[in-house]
Amino acid sequence: MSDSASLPPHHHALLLTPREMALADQAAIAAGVPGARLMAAAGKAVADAICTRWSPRRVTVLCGPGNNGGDGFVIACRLREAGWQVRLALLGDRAALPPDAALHAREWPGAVEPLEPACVGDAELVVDAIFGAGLSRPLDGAAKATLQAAERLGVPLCAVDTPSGLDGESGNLSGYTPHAALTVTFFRRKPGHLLLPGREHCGELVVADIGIPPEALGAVGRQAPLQCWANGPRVWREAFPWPRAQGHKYQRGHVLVAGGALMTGAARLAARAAQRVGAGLVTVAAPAAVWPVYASALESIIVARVESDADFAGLAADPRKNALLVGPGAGADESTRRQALAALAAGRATVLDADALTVFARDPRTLFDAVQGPTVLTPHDGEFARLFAAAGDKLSRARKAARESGCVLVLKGGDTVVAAPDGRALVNAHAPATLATGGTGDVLAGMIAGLLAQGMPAFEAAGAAVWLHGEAAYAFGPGLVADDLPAHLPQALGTLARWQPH
Ligand SMILES: NC(=O)C1=CN([C@@H]2O[C@H](COP(=O)(O)OP(=O)(O)OC[C@H]3O[C@@H](n4cnc5c(N)ncnc54)[C@H](OP(=O)(O)O)[C@@H]3O)[C@@H](O)[C@H]2O)[C@@H](O)CC1
Ligand SMILES: [K+]
Repeated sequence: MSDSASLPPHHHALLLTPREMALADQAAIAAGVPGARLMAAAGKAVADAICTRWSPRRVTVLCGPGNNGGDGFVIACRLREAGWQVRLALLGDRAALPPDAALHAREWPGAVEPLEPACVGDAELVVDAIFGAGLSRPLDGAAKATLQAAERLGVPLCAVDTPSGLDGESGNLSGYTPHAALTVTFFRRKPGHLLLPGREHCGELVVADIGIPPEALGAVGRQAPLQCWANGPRVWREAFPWPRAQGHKYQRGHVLVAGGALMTGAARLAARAAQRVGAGLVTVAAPAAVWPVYASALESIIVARVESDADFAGLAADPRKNALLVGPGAGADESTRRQALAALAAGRATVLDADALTVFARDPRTLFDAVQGPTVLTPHDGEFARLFAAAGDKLSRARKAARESGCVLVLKGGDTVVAAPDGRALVNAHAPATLATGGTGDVLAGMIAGLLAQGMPAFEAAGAAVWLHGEAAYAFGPGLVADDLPAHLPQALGTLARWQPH
């Protein structure tokens, strides 16, 4: 397992489903790293993470019937050695533990109590090692009652791999799931650590190296395509279109934004965002009646006067305008539909947002059939449901919709998912809650268009825009309104320019 050429792309940022993680474990074991050693390293990593955050105190370690419980036995041993006062409780029969867990259970010198609410007693910290990757049904019975008792105590809870009840693949909760203060997972994160509601139950997330060689991912990749990543610069920074010394404004692309007749603020926000993210030129197509509104507010942006949808189609047909955006403030009417179809017919990079999606609610096939060039759709959940029947968790819904539409899907929310028709996906956790305010979607759409105009491929452009959007919001801090985002993009771009993999 020394062939680094077989490593999947951006492997540090990969998110592994529980099944893929089990394959990685197996590959490591097949390469000569015994499972019991991985478990010893996993338990030690959790104990170390606990010891760096809390001083020795009364702790109850809750162990489940599988290998997550095996980690719990190791944690209990390490904390006891470090001078902690440790109680340990086990769900099920000690004799039924799987081999690696049974081996570590034999090293535990203390009592093994039955797992029930009384065992958390007067603990000052609780370790949840009940279920991890092997969760196969909703939590109930003693496991649920005991975790509820632990949460009622109000003391910090440290989750091993995942808080019990959290589905590592989808981020969904099953039965009952406690809120951890700290979650220590191993080797790589899982989608469920970043997707909501799961992310909110993990608390601080630590990824520990337990000795699985990265090359194990090569073996996993031969059985399952590894193409889901945490969104961040690791994945797309090589494709980021930094301005070049010999460049001029025409090489930095030209975005055309369809301006609405009533909600003029949305297209203005989008246009400013496209400009700030680096597009060389931005034109707003402004309906004649409101042309002065646009023209007086956008000094360095071209404001073209359009009398009709045909005028807009004429602008869209100009090949110098290499990225087109329809939707922000557009209105859910026939005119928006015609403009969206005119943009798609031009065959260039196109972003459709908001009303430009809603207008295809009755016949989404018309939209999908019209797609020619790289196209990005940016629905929130409500707009998504109008276009797609895809069911299931957020990640699989976005992937199915991307495949069905032939577009890059940006399914927005606190855990925005970007999905490409070929199955690649990004899960974004880099977004403060302050972004949930009017107009931020318009800014995002403009940023994607601005990056597309500079030649960035659609999937990478969408991921970069989503990350920079979050970064600009973090840079501004509390009290954010959408107008603040374009103004804070320079700071976000500066952070990206200095960004180093760690
Ligand atoms: N493999 C390795 O080398 C390494 C693995 N590591 C660790 O192993 C963990 C994965 O271990 P795992 O696969 O044994 O699964 P785990 O989460 O312990 O649960 C399985 C057990 O729970 C049971 N069960 C499930 N749901 C239930 C429910 N709702 N209510 C009741 N019972 C339920 C299930 O029963 P079954 O479904 O079989 O009937 C089975 O008995 C992983 O998260 C990491 O912590 C690390 O040590 C690194 C090395
Ligand atoms: K757990």
